[in-house]
Amino acid sequence: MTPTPESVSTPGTTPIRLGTRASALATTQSGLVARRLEELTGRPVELVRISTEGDVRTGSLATLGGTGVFVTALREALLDGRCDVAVHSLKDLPTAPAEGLTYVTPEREDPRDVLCARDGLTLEGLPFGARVGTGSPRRAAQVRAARPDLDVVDIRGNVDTRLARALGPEADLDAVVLAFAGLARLGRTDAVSEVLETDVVSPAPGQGALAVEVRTADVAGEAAGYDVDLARAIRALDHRQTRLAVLAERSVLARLEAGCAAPVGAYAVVEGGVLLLSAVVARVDGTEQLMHSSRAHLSPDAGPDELDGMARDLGVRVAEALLLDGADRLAPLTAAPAHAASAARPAIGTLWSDAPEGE
Ligand SMILES: NCc1[nH]cc(CCC(=O)O)c1CC(=O)O
Repeated sequence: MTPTPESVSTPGTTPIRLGTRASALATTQSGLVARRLEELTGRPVELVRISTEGDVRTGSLATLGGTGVFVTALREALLDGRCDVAVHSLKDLPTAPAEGLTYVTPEREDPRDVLCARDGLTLEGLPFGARVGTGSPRRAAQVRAARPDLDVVDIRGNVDTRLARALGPEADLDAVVLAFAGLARLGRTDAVSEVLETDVVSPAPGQGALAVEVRTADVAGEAAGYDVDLARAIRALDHRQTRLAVLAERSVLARLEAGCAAPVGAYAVVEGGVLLLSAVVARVDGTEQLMHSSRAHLSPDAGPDELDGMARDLGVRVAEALLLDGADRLAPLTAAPAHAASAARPAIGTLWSDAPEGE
């Protein structure tokens, strides 16, 4: 529907308010998107700091319960109009759609995990029994599968805190596992001692991608609140190959009914008109892993909705193959309604933060 002229908010110099969490990684990511939005719209972008439950509560996220501890407050700020745009790490975003909101995915950064080890050591080169830090069950499972002798230590904290555990003057670990993307955005790839190939450590669905979320009404051409230049800029940020890859990866998680803290990895890429997807479900102790991969040919004359559907179907197919092999026997995948009160022994799949380290 074409908006009537009087319904279109006057752009010109009206600032765009971008809601962001306060961590270094969040503000860096938000800053990148803010600059792109300024270039695309010619309007100033103001950062609005929002603190989320995941930032305020300092205990283990296993005691927080619920999904989306890092995104709920940002979404509330969007819906009640305190900001117009919110930037999330896509892997922190629950797979359930949020009513009244929609998002695009700019071109993704390298989705792989990395090892940051003392003395430039690699996963193979770490000494027997070395201590490796991660708060992610997915990373723990796959590191243990590759090196059953390692002592995997549960850690939390922002990127600098975690790096210091392996590389700082008071290091108590031999290595930590982090996402390449976070380090790249913070300018800390100097800390990387090995990039872990996706067939050794399958990344979190959506890792390395950002979600730029807005109110659907602002960009959908509806009369009320339609912001024509914001809508155009949001469309320009969308990267088609990234969108298809992350749709397929997240569709695996959705079909498995797994939370993002479940030991599930998925990696998809578009290569020459083909969408390739592989996914892993692992036992957290590293003793067993299931892997499936499949592909979808993206017909050149398919429309955007049709392509999205093909990506989602591919994820469903791979997830169902994993379930046929007994994926739900390896790990408690199903996200039971999580509740802080039931924190004594939360199901592993219920928390919405792959690497619940607070970044
Ligand atoms: N929940 C933590 C989180 N969320 C997004 C990133 C990194 C950036 C990305 O994957 O896009 C990180 C840190 C990490 O996993 O090392």
